[in-house]
Amino acid sequence: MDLFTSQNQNIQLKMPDADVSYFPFFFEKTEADQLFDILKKSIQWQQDDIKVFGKVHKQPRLTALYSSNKNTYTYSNITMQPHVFTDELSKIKKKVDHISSEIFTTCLLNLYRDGQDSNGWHSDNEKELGPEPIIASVSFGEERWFHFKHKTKELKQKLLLQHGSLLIMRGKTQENWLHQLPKSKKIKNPRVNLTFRIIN
Ligand SMILES: O=C(O)CCC(=O)C(=O)O
Ligand SMILES: [Fe+2]
Repeated sequence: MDLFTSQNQNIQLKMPDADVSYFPFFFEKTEADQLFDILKKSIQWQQDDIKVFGKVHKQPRLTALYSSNKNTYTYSNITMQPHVFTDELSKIKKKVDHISSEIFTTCLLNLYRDGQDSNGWHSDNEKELGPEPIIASVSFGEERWFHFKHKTKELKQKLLLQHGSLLIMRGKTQENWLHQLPKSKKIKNPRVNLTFRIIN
């Protein structure tokens, strides 16, 4: 497979009431390695408190918000103020915009320090994102399982998010499905995830 076809290899997930596509080789290995290193070091990572059933906990991962506008993003009672896109983030955004034919404004980043860090069941359906949110999710570093669960039917799906991959969720995916990134005892290494969103 040459570089072009490999980069654009697109797998459509078999998920009713959803539109999810996966590009396993979106970045080639050397570029993915470089971006992973730079992002771990240069992003202004923060760890927020979240309230679960009235009790305050530290969020089980680090996060950061970057944007081309000044719009904030509120989820789980946290309101994040965006930083200005770095050169690397702008470069990644350009490639994601191109393949998806979208113009993303905002990137919510997650740093999972090891298998003890996670992201619980949710859908990205905040009102800032509009009615059929488009989310483009780029992964670097340790491979982690990503789970989907239908909200009303007995349906599940999972995939391993590889180093340098891209996952795009569109249409009614957030309306009909939840997703999570579970903990894993075996994993000792970090993973960086970038979720591009449109907040106008
Ligand atoms: O880390 C991931 O792959 C998923 C992140 C996610 O679902 C989110 O930030 O909304
Ligand atoms: Fe999400």
